[in-house]
Order: sequence, then C-alpha cells, then structure tokens
Amino acid sequence: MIEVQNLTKKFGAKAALDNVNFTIGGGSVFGLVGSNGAGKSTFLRTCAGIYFPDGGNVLVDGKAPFENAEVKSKICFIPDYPYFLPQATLSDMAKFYSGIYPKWDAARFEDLCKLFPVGKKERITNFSKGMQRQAALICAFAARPEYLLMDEIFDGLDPVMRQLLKKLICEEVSEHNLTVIIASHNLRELEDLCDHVGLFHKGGILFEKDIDALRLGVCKVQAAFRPMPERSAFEPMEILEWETRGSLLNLVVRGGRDEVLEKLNSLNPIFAEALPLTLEEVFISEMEVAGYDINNILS
Ligand SMILES: Nc1ncnc2c1ncn2[C@@H]1O[C@H](COP(=O)(O)OP(=O)(O)OP(=O)(O)O)[C@@H](O)[C@H]1O
Repeated sequence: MIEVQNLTKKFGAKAALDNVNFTIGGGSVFGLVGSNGAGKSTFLRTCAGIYFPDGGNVLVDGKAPFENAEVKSKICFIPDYPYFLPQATLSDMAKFYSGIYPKWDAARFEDLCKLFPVGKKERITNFSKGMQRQAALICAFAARPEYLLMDEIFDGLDPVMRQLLKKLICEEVSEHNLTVIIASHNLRELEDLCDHVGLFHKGGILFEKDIDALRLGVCKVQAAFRPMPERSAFEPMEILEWETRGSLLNLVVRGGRDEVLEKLNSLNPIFAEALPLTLEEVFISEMEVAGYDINNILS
C-alpha cells in the first residue's frame, strides 16, 4: 500500500506537490492524469525515493523510500526518459538489475526478450525511443518488483506493444499482486486498465476515484419526446449534462442505468436508451460539477 500524507515537494519557492493526500491500495492499477506541470512526475520520483519530500510523506508499505534500499528494492520506476548504464546492452542491464532486485527472474528475462522484439546484445543507446521503452519494460518485469511506477509509458510504443504491455500488467497484478502507477495525459489509454484514477492539477490531487464506482454512478441516456417536457419535469434526476436537439434529449445523469431509465420512462418518451460512457465523459461531468473546466485541466 502507498500512503501519501500531506506530501509537499518544492523546487525553489514553487511547490510541485502541495499538501497532497491519498492512498493507493496494493495489487491495483492506479492512473495518474493531469496536464503538463501538474506534478505527476514529481510524485512518481518522490514515491520511487529519488526526491526527499519538503513536507509530509509518502509511505510504501509503511516506510519512506528515500535512501531506504530495502524499500527501493521493491519499486521499479520507468521515467519518461528511461535510464540505462552508458554503452549498456540489455544483457548488461540484466546483470545490473539482478544485483539490485532480490527477486530478479532470469528465466522471465529470457521470456520477455522473446515477447519484446529488441536485441539483447546491441547497445541500448542505438535503440529508438519505443525500443528503449521496451528494454526498460523487459528489465522492470523481470525484476519482479512489488511496485511498478511508469511515466508516460505508452508514448512511443506502437499499438501492438501497447496491447502487450496492458496484458502483462493485468497478468502481474492478478498473479503476483503487483501494484502499478501510470502517469499519463491520456485518459482513453488508461480506462480499460486502471482500477483507480487520480487527477492532478497544479500540484494537488483534485479527484481520486474507483473507476467502476465512477462508471456505475453516472449514466448517459438518449431519449426522444414529442412534445419535449419542461426541464423541471426531469428535476427528480440529478442532471449533470443536458442537451436538446428538436425532439431528441441527451442527458448525463447521476445514478445507475436501470434507475435512470425507469425515471425517464415514467415521462413517456418515444424511446429512451442508455449509452456507454467513456471515462473521459465521466471525468468531464464530475469535474464540471466540482466547478472545474476540464479543458484547462487535461491537455
Ligand atoms: N527538477 C526540477 N527543478 C525545478 N522545477 C521542477 C523540477 N521538476 C519539476 N519541476 C516543476 O514542478 C512542476 C511539476 O512538474 P512535473 O514534471 O512533476 O509535472 P508533470 O505533471 O509530470 O508534467 P508533464 O505532464 O509535463 O510531464 C512544474 O512546474 C515543473 O516546472
């Protein structure tokens, strides 16, 4: 479990993280979203024990990671520009990682080298950006960490490699109770992968939710009425978004699908149906209700 308690990290006078509080449960996938400069990378680096907090703490299984080799050996961090030893090949990195991570799995390393099509004997600095990320992923999964932190990992990976990465994450979470944190700008990339999403904005966490609860708690419906009732007729429902076009009504409403459709059908529509809601749409609705314009928060 990762407990973030009043966490503050400053660079000079500027707080990149300002009194942040939330918890990440073990064996889950946590998506960290937010615009440029929101504090995502700073959070991951503090969590990985690279930065020392200026206030509060981040505790990994109850312990602070900074200068704590035992905690760090449970955590693998892939930054947005993965680090490799100068001139190293993947085989060299395997030796390096095996000295740091007590659960290093050599057989797993060989299997991963077959899954990700990058050479073991070539210099990693000669790899493309996507290939370097694949090399970092091979090392990270073979290290068998308990916590895997990844910064913008999908950037530069082709669609096949993205799917492979999602599959590996799901397997590791369900079979080895791995805890994963992924920082990304892209909600769509995260929506079929994460259990929880946290929205960072200007050094704070605006919003932290269970994705299933988010989805189940909000419903998008389309209905046709002739004539269209007054908006007040719909007021018993908690309406988050309202749009009419002629006789067609589009609503985003708080509540479960069946409950919302029942209320809508009581107003005798020509038809009414529930439509799938993307995670982005749920976020937009929730953020608007909280008084934020999502366009200023997600790029
Ligand atoms: N090493 C540093 N020195 C000075 N300021 C920094 C440093 N690292 C981050 N910052 C500042 O802290 C704030 C948060 O940066 P951070 O990299 O954590 O954001 P981010 O959400 O990861 O952004 P992006 O999506 O662009 O990667 C920014 O204002 C940034 O300028």
